[in-house]
Amino acid sequence: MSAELNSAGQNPETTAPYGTGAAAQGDKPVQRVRVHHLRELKERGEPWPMLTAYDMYTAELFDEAGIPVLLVGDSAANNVYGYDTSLPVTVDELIPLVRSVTRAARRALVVADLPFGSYQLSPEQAVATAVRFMKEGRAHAVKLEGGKAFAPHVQAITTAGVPVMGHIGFTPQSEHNLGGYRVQGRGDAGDTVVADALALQEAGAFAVVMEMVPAEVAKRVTHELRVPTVGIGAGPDCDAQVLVWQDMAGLRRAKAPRFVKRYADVAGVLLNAAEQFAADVRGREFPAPEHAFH
Ligand SMILES: Nc1nc(=O)c2c([nH]1)NC[C@@H]1CN(c3ccc(C(=O)N[C@@H](CCC(=O)O)C(=O)O)cc3)CN21
Ligand SMILES: CC(C)C(=O)C(=O)O
Ligand SMILES: [Mg+2]
Repeated sequence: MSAELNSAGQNPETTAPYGTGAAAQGDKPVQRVRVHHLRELKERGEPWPMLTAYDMYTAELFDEAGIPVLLVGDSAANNVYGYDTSLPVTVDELIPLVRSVTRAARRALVVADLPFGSYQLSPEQAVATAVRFMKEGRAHAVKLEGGKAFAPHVQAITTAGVPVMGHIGFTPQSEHNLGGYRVQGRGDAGDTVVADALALQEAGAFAVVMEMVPAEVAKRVTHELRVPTVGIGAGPDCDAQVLVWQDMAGLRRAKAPRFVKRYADVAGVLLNAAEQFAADVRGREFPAPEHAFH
């Protein structure tokens, strides 16, 4: 795969002229992660990480950390906008977040999550919404929730030229229909999870997220699919693992779901910084002479 270069020898799609740390890291063109690379990782048995991102600085850092796929989740509803669930967030609220992530990520494949109500009505509505995320958000792929019943939607978007990531198991947009935040696919329902995953793959999905599914079921699905599975609360045998970044980094202080591992205390760091700033201002310690102009 060869990326097209501009006269400066840069890939215009992946090189940011200013406004991000990309330039500071050198102007070498970077090869964008593509869906076929993820398939190759599966074939080689190499698990890969995915994180959510909703803004420029996190996208830049996670990209630099080598995270190959960034998801602008509809979880921006509760992790950016302060809604209590993901149901209220709209396409118009998500597109600017997607645009900020795609501006900043040089290498990562950026997936835009289609929010509740923006694709369920018909495959036509699904294509129209996917096209908005591609044109206005400059996303590289989209993701939607649902199994077999959404295979026609996945097929229509894929046919339009947009890669689609599926999402089955516990699907937060169906919270009220599923009866709350519960593991899906226990017992006989495990076969439904497998059938849903196969239907999405058949419809053209390039990967399938499995959320809160028994590890044994997720393992079965992972072995049956050619395309990668991405687990969140789906055990260690998925081809990839995803977490919401505020959970992963400890910015969100509420009790985290069981599937979260916290790798930092960003909330503690920020709280400390804000408290010290406040104390410095109140004690006339800030600004010091070196922060003033004369
Ligand atoms: N910050 C954040 N993290 C997420 O993982 C996340 C979001 N937001 N927003 C959208 C959805 C909602 N998700 C969630 C949220 C909560 C639970 C939860 O409370 N799980 C409990 C109960 C599970 C059970 O009853 O079996 C747990 O302990 O895992 C699970 C998934 C996953 N997504
Ligand atoms: C948790 C991931 C898979 C998601 O759908 C989101 O963040 O919206
Ligand atoms: Mg989501």
